[in-house]
Amino acid sequence: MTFSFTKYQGTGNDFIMVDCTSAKDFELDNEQIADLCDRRFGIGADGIILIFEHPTLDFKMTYYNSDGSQSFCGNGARCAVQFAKSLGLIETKAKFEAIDGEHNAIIDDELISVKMKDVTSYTKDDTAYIIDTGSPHYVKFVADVDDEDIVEYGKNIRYSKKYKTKGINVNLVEVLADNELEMLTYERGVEDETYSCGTGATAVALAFSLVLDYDDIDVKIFVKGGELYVKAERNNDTFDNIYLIGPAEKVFVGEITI
Ligand SMILES: N[C@@H](CCC[C@H](N)C(=O)O)C(=O)O
Repeated sequence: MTFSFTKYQGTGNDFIMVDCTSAKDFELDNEQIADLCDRRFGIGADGIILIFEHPTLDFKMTYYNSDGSQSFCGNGARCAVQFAKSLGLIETKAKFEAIDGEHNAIIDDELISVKMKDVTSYTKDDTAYIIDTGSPHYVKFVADVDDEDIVEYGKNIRYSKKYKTKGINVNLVEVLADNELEMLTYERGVEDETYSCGTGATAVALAFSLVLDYDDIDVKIFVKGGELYVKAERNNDTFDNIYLIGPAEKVFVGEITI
């Protein structure tokens, strides 16, 4: 099978995008996904996103991690919105379906803002916060991210007895200022550090509001591949009006045979 693809990146979280609007039966198996995402023998990416037509919304995005597993991807959603614009499916506003439900998004110059699903609960694992923002996240505050080995730390948590079966994404966060954080992420499904994680940044921002006990969330988060912004409202243990904001850029286009 030969098909065209476009490579996108959102703060260094990179994705192979495939326009399936005229190919509703397009499918990839886990082996094909892993091969396409391989950085030496394939195109190279943290994941693959298929864009399909939707009966009532602007489009549907189907996200796969590089191992073929599925979840919601915040940075992938921002890239999908930018890709949908290039396909002529939207102009500056989008409504789309993803694995965790319906999302709205706005393109404002180079920034893409995606409304995330409401978060209605969280738990704690010792001092870490466990928050599902479309994907499950373990959020641990540390004194200095530069002193941490995220791959070793992430693997230990992700493959621990508690999380081994379902998996979890692991985020280490340093507080830089009242509204500035720096974070590292180990992603399940990629099973490595990624340069950015949108659902992770969202979980980190929500956890920070719990630590400092404030309601009006508006934080800038430095990730390895750039800067993300998260805005949200907290009401005790629940969160709504959650927005993940950041850039999403086309890197190159190509054609591949598998
Ligand atoms: N990179 C993503 C998260 C992708 C899903 C995650 N690896 C999982 O399986 O939970 C993001 O930007 O949110």
